[in-house]
Amino acid sequence: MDPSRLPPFQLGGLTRPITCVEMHTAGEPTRIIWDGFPELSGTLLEQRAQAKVKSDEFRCLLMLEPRGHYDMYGAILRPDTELVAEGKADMGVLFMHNEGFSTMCGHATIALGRFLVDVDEAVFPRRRQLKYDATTGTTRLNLHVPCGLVEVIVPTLPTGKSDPARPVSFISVPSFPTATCLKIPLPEKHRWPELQGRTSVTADFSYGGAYYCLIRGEELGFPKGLAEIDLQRMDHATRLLKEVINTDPSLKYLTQNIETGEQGFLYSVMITDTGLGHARASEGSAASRAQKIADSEETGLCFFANQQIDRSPTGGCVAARVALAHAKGLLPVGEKRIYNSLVTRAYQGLAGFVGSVEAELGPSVRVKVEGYAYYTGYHWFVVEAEDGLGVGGFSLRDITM
Ligand SMILES: O=C(O)[C@H]1NCC[C@@H]1O
Repeated sequence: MDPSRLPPFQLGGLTRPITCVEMHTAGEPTRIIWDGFPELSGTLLEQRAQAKVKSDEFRCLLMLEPRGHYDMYGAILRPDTELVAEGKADMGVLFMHNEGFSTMCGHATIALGRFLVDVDEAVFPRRRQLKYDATTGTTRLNLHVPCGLVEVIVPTLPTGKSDPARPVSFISVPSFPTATCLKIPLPEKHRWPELQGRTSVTADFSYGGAYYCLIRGEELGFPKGLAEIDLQRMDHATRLLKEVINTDPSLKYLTQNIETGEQGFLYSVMITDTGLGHARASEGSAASRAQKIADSEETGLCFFANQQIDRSPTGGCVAARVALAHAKGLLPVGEKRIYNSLVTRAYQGLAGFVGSVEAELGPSVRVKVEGYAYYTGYHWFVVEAEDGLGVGGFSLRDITM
């Protein structure tokens, strides 16, 4: 790709086009930004803080309309971070969505695994240092993400290119539940009609690089669970529940790291359903390959950030759910479980993510998450000087008159 071959746009607020590769993981987009994002410096978390303060309009430009949409997701390559300098990581990355910059993203990690194996040193300075293991047909790399270090294992062909026919896997940061079967009292203005007068709900809480609330649809007041979807009402209920958890000071411990004590925030409410049975899988597809290696299967609907809906089974939440199931004695080491999203259940060729405990570390575990990602295209984004929207974007849902 050579941006100099672009037509001579006047670039308005941009000094040069922003170049991106587009991928999807189980239907969830990752817009990988490899060039044109404003300069960021320092440690990865300092770069994240700078991006929030100084470059948020670029996030809006790339995530929101007219170049993105409410549920777009992005990853900004950061080849210079402290862990890359120390030789512990091969590449750094920042994740972004409709509201800000997140701490972890599993579906984007799976996509990045393929992408980083496929590009050359111009994009990925340490590409040549990666070792191809001919016995397993894989390449390993360490990715520095805001929540820590994740190891990514990428199926690789003898040509050196990633193999789309086998799943990418990653090993999560230490993951752990922070509460199980906890009764959450709901203040009156935070109750929704489907509760039918109930004043509390019971949920689990777990960390997998970001903090998740895991709750059954029935508990939220939807008697058929995820067998009957009402996105609007489920959005309303999960939004209110999330607000309670993020604002009640007595619940702060639910989003506190049990190892470091660092205070976090609730990223998402995931509605779970263990009663839908196996998803239908077309013969020979990624979905049927996943079913051959897994022992059980469940489904989830993830609302995250500003109520974005994840099309994928949410890799970070799979780490959180495996840690939770393991702590409850429901997923022993050696067992694999398929985690479906609504999309992987609906499209028989798409596989859910397969999760299993990789290592026990005391109260936390490292989780292996496997999934498939595919390329969808490329973009060079520009902003014309005359464009009244300028550098930035909008979200139709949030327009108020
Ligand atoms: O797979 C994941 O972990 C992410 N997908 C979108 C929301 C989460 O960050």
